[in-house]
Amino acid sequence: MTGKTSITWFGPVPRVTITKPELVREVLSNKFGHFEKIKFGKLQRLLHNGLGSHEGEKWAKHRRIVNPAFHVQKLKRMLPAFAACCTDLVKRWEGLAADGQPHEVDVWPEMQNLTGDVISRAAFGSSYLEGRRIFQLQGEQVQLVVQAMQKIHIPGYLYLPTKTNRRMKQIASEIEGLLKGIIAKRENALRTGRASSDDLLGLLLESNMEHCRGDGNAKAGITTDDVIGECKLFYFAGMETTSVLLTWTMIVLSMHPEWQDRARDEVLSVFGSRTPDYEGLSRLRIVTMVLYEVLRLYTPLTSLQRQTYKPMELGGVRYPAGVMLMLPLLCVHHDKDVWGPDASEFRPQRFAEGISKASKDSPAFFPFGWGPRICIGQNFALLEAKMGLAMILQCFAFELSPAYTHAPFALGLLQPEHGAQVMLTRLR
Ligand code: HEM
Repeated sequence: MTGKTSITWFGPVPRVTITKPELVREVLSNKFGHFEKIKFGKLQRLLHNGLGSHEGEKWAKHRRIVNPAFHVQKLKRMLPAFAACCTDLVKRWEGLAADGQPHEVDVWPEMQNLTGDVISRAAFGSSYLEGRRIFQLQGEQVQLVVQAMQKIHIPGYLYLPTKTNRRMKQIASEIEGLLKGIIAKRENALRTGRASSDDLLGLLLESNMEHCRGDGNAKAGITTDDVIGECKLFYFAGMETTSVLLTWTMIVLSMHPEWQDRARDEVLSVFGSRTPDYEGLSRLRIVTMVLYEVLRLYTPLTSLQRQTYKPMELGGVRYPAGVMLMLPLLCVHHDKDVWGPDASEFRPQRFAEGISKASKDSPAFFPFGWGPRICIGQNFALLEAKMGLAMILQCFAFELSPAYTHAPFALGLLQPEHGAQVMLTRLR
């Protein structure tokens, strides 16, 4: 498959599929400034207008502002919140499996709940409960937007007062109202020095206040609308992706009990029954290999797109401006020429010596993208996934339920089409 470039015409825009890892890296690195992200349509903008959707200078400014929230020191401070959310999940499961018998749980909605809790606490700190409500509404909005995107596109259809369109508008304004309320409360607290800016909202608001002061540095900050856009983004970027990662990890470890045992042995040898800490999580080798292999085989974001905006050459082919480049990450991750004949098998040991040694054409591992727009939350996501998995392994053994059907399904993200039912057994 490697090296093949297929060209198709979809309406007026030619699409080119790029699967060779070095070309994927070249496109995503955007070294010569030839590519831009595909502009968001109106439907996508209903979901968020944050960092991921911005271009050029606006993107660079937002990235600079949001970046500090993901530094290791900040992440370490978020760890107790991660642990609190995981403890809630484990306690609930312990209640379900209290009689010591295997108990069936669909782990997909459970993981959505967990990662929703984590991102609410990390984004909104003390306003975490209002944050939860916003994220529930966003969840409903995603469903409606996905449904709308699957319909044939009729120009202007979104403006018709259909039941779905009315509900989408209603949700958008409820979310906006809730966010404005949280922001107003926090701004007051910040002004009177009563709030710390450790969470994401705090960092964004500090920057917003600089903008409003207009003290000669007005361009440095971001506006309230920007703050709202970024808050919405963290639901999509941060919650669904990580919940899908944790879900597939539990499914795959149910299919490969020998790896489940190895991962559990490692967790128990590092932490015993203690709550995991940052230093210990950084030392988990087997767990990290398992997570990488899951990210390779079940890449949450299955493809990325870019568009050429000036004529350019890529892999010896000249393209005009306006060509859509499709980067099918999932295909690259399953390519036998790159990963070897066992590319479609679950073999975490391929990552034993790190990412760069795992594939022939290295690196060819792009679950978090590549280049300047690489996922800003990748360390957050991996830390959260390690904490969640470690705490689950400490307390439960799991195997596939007879109700489970293996059907990975790419609908925006790679989801388990018929759910992710596993049988949980309490270990203590
Ligand atoms: C397993 C979990 C995750 C996966 C697989 C993932 C994947 C990705 C990918 C592939 C991109 C690049 C998109 C592109 O180049 O077009 C991206 C961007 C982004 N991600 Fe993640 N992500 C994850 C978790 C998170 C988390 C937890 C957060 C925040 C809390 C986050 C925030 C973002 C943001 C803000 C961007 C846009 C960056 C930019 O445009 O500069 N992600 N993510």
